[in-house]
Amino acid sequence: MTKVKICGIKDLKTVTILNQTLPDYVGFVFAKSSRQVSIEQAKKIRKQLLPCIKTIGVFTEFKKQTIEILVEQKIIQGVQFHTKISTVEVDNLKNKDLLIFQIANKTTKPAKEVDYWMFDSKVPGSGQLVDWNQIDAKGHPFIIAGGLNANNVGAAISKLHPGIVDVSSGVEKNGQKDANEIAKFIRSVKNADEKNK
Ligand SMILES: O=C(O)c1ccccc1NCC(=O)[C@H](O)[C@H](O)COP(=O)(O)O
Repeated sequence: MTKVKICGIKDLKTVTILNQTLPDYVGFVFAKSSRQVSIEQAKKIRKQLLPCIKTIGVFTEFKKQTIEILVEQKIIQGVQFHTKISTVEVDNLKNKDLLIFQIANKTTKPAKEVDYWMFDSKVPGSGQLVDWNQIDAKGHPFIIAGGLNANNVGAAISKLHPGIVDVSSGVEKNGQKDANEIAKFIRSVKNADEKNK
């Protein structure tokens, strides 16, 4: 079954629909962004989310101290990097039992040891579609992101068979997460999985 990550959760009012629709992962953006959250905000949201939903800290640079706090306080169960990371850093994160997602693009060759390579647009969180014909994960587990929504995620799954589909702006209205769009997105993923059985 294709897993789902809903990224850029920044308020408690989205928690109800997340706990009803049960995406596999929720992303907290700690990078500069309109979706950026503080450690305290993320902590409050994590506390309200059902334990089966794993939370992923999203970073554009390696923030060792922040990650340590987030792990110690059990605010995240995984990390997502839109940047290069060293083998030592990967090993340290693995020792903390964290899931690791890493961007795969022309400038960042992801590490073999990370759990998922992530194919995303040049500007993460912008809703720009990735060229699906350019994706080559070389057999590594991967995530497709960038411009997905309830209308196109089924086609992405049927064409690419990703392990995870990731969405942020495709489930927003006026810059806010929208319960209806989240429910529609997750329904589309389930329908595509049924069709491809
Ligand atoms: O979403 C952001 O604002 C963001 C900012 C900086 C780094 C990463 C960011 N998001 C990462 C994600 O996982 C998004 O879900 C992914 O880029 C897809 O976004 P969208 O095209 O809007 O669905």
